[in-house]
Amino acid sequence: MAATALTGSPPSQPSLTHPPPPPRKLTTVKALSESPGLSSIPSIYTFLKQPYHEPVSDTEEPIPTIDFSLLTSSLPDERSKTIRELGKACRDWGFFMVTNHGVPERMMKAIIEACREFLELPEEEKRGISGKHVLDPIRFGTSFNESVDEILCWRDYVKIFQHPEFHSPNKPPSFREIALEYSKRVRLVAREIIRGISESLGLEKDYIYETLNPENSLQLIAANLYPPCPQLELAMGLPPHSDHGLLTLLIQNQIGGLQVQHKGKWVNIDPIPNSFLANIGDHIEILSNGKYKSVLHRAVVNNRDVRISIAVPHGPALDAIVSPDSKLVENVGNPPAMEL
Ligand SMILES: O=C(O)CCC(=O)C(=O)O
Ligand SMILES: [Fe+2]
Repeated sequence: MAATALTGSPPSQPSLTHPPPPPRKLTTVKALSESPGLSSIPSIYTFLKQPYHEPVSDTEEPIPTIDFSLLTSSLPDERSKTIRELGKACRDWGFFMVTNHGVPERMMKAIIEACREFLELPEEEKRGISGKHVLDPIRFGTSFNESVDEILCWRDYVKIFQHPEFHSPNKPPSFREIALEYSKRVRLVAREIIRGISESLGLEKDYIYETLNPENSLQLIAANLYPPCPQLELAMGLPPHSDHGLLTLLIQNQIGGLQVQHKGKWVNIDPIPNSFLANIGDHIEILSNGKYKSVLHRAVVNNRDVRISIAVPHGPALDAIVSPDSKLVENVGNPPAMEL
């Protein structure tokens, strides 16, 4: 089921003694969360391994922050200091905040609102624009891995390809213009961070970016809407996963819920307003020969507020072959002096 969420119990085999179960109702999690008097969640949303049974720490150690204006500074000392900080953030956390990035706050708010409007459309209005295949340019639904998941996430999502080909739903009408502008601006930020990561690994500035064919590089908008949940100890917004690709840049509507694995514990991340939360993806882990880790993260839900997050993953071209760089393979056991 790629396009729509299902509620009710999982399908059972028809038998001679029992009539077949009634067809399951198609709905969004948002609509389900607004059902009058909903006090418990359908079993198909119940995770066996529940998120709250594992330790969560509000770490005293703050998540690293990278000042984008210093990363792109024309002063060599400022830039190289920031690149060292970036390398340390990638090594120690795999996640970092990005401030002073130049993407206007109004643009960030506009894309959050456009995605909210799309995700709040009735299911019937969304149908017809979505496909089932993982490479279909616009997909929406609820689950994490549609083809195999038996448990559904407490979220509604839409994923829209932005590059190398731009796609947009036609509702709300403003979506196209906002997404086009936002994805272009975010791609520029991602390019500079990927250049910085390349240098932090001791590679040429453009090595990663150019090798992975920027003309055809992938960029998606992945928008998640997590409605309030009456049984939050049973539900999961998004189960633990690492991101594909090189770099994801995430914004949210200032409602917390993202947790990141750090030193064996889940850590709550509360992003700084008007900044991006960046994380490196699996392809950087491969390319760096494991020096930088693509870190597990997950989204938990709350019982009060709708949380919206917009993740923009950036990946190599679909036909790019990603392997550890030979310089980094040779340097195993003898890493270059990039410590702070
Ligand atoms: O909602 C969040 O904060 C996490 C989203 C995420 O990890 C993803 O879309 O890959
Ligand atoms: Fe993710």
